[in-house]
Amino acid sequence: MLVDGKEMRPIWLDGDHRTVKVIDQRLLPHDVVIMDLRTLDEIIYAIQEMVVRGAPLIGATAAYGVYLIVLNAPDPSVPEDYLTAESERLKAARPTAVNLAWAVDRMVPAVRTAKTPGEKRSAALAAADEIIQLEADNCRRIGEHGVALIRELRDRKNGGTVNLLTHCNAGWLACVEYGTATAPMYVAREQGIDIHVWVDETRPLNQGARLTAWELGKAGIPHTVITDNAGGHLMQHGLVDMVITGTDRTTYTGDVANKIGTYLKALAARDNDIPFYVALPSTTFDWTLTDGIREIPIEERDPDEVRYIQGSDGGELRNVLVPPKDSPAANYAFDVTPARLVTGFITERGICRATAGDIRRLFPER
Ligand SMILES: CSC[C@H]1O[C@H](OP(=O)(O)O)[C@H](O)[C@@H]1O
Repeated sequence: MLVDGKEMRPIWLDGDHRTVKVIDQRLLPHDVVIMDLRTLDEIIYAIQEMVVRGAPLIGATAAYGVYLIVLNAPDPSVPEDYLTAESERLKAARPTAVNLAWAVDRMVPAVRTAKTPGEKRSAALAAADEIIQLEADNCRRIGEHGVALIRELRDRKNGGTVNLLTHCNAGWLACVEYGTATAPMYVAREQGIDIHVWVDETRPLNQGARLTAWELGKAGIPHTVITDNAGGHLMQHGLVDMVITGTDRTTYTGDVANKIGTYLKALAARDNDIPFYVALPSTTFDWTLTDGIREIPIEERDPDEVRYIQGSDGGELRNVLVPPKDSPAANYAFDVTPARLVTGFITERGICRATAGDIRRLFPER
């Protein structure tokens, strides 16, 4: 995506074909720092510490992780037990985003079937590049399909500005290009449709205030950062026309795991008859689960992410303690919105209702 006139992606492979370069998203929006990843351990670190985050980007990073497993294998023939052990270690980096396992499970067979060490390296690199391009293409298509919803709202408002609300960051920083929830916003901007975006700050790590606000600002899209608890009030006062979020894992029955707080937004949207859409590539559907609330693993992260907050005083990035130093904290990173609260899904193949039947209409091969 264009940032200050420069094409940027959150991840790319250096020309040396040995170094994976990523934007360290922990430091945005105040610093743009690129981190070099050359080993599987560094890839796992980047995923666990949220240097990179967002389901499609986690998948893309994991794809390059398998490539580095092959590149750095002590035995260039990449023995099966080594490949299995290392790829399982990678899959365990974070539990909720299904793209992680999807990407690893797509990469490993490509390595297995290649014969010589050179062929294994080439097959892994080709498969990783394919995954990255697939995610970029999927997100563009999500935008092209989703913009119709925004255009419809614009027409209903006789050309007035469409007010959207989003939670967390499901932007290009969470993917490769365009993002998922933001893809229809970027395409609307390209098509000259006036939008404004309410951006939930998204505690505790403020992906909205830090990342979505940075993305939209760089794209020249009007937006307002709000507290996580302001959305219901805005909806009650007719200031939200549609909610669009991303997801980390969605069951084929339509239950949506997404950043903590999404469920509460969906409840408020339903109570105010406001459309609540979830944008996702098919790589984020979990085709094996039917009951999201009971079956989707919810990551619990370090309570210090709740107790401390990071910001800039115009100079250095600092972490400051908020509650009393001896107050315990709980840090559930995701929640699950049941399908009954989801108006529909925006996918790379089009828009569908949040039912198994309508999802399968778009993905009959599943
Ligand atoms: C397009 S996936 C974005 C998704 O990922 C975020 O979680 P995290 O920042 O912890 O990786 C959040 O749930 C976003 O909606």
